[in-house]
Amino acid sequence: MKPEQNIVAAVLIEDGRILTGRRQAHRVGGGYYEFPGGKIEPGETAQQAIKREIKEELGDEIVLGPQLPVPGDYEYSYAKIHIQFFCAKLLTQNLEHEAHTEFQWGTPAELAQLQWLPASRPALEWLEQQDLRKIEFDE
Ligand SMILES: Nc1nc2c([nH]c(=O)n2[C@H]2C[C@H](O)[C@@H](COP(=O)(O)OP(=O)(O)OP(=O)(O)O)O2)c(=O)[nH]1
Repeated sequence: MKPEQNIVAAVLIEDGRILTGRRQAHRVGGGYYEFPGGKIEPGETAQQAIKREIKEELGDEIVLGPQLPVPGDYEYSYAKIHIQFFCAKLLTQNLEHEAHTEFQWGTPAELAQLQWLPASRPALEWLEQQDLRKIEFDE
């Protein structure tokens, strides 16, 4: 039986652009582009998990916005994942490289040209249809 994993990822938005990180080579999915995030740990809400992951991986604090209304089930060779995506805004700009080799900001259409983890494609497609400047965040 494959493990089932609950994942949460942040679509960080700034001036109509979003942030992608390229996963370090030694991680599963190494070399692919993703939204920063990771596994939800037992006892955590998705919102707590994403704030923790962004602190661990980027060294940054965020505020959250809405969850993306996109499907999140995807089966990889090593696991079945369920992924949730939340819009978010950086309150700090450290962008440390704990889990990524590089970060890129761009519009969803620009970044869609990169090689993404396939479970993230529905999120990118949804984002391409939005006016990102109108998204509101909890302050
Ligand atoms: N963070 C993130 N993970 C994604 C995305 N799309 C996607 O398919 N995934 C998959 C890749 C992995 O199978 C899983 C994330 O698990 P992970 O291993 O990176 O989680 P983690 O940061 O807690 O890692 P670790 O400490 O256990 O190594 O979700 C995405 O956009 N962002």
